[in-house]
Amino acid sequence: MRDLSYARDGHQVFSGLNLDLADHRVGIIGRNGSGKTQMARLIAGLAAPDAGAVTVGGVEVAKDRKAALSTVGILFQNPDHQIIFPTVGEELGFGLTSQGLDKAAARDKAQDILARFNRPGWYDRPVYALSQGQRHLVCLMAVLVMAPKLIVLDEPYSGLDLATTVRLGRYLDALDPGLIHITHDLHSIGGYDRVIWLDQGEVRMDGVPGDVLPAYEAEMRDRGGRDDFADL
Ligand SMILES: Nc1ncnc2c1ncn2[C@@H]1O[C@H](COP(=O)(O)OP(=O)(O)OP(=O)(O)O)[C@@H](O)[C@H]1O
Repeated sequence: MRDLSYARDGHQVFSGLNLDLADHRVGIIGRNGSGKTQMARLIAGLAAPDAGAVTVGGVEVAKDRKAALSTVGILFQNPDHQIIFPTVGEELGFGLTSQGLDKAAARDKAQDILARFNRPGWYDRPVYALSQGQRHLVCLMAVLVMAPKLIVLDEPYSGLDLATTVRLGRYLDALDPGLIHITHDLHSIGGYDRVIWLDQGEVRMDGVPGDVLPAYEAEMRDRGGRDDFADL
């Protein structure tokens, strides 16, 4: 992110932010409203900066949407904000056909990824008949099938049962693509290479988890001990 400025409906979220996130696994933490989700949208190219640029693997993601599709994938907190097609197969195939694959090749790739996750029968399954956790898995497969260089995770574990969370965590940790993981669950990023603490659209602290997480937790406990919401 170079000299990144971005406002939403009159609210200035970032002003001249510079941040280089080249490490393999980066956690992003911060209070409600600190700018984490807006940063995720900018990294994925779903929003365009007002000034400056966001570049992932040499692709300016807001400008070159086609290249961005195979460069960066994003997994949202709520799968219902992500899924747009009525069946699993259509959802998995959409990004691939947008990339130029014909329907048969997209279908093969979608079937491959379903097989990899032991869900061979899901291709024609209607999305509405899946549980929240199962829809999460569809979103993850839709991201992975595109083989992106970078995956952005925005609170991927909320609403998932513990076994699914552990399994998804194990799976994500073993992935090749870089990870940028936004979370309020500090444990889930304890083993990451780097943690960024965002505060009102600025980097408050940037370092290894062993330094950043205890400092963040101490401040949050201190703030949480006070009896007002004036700073929210
Ligand atoms: N559509 C919008 N219009 C105006 N302001 C917005 C809009 N969306 C977000 N904001 C503001 O941008 C700031 C950053 O929001 P963002 O959603 O990135 O926070 P966050 O760190 O992801 O919070 P949370 O932990 O609660 O998910 C907040 O102050 C929020 O009020």
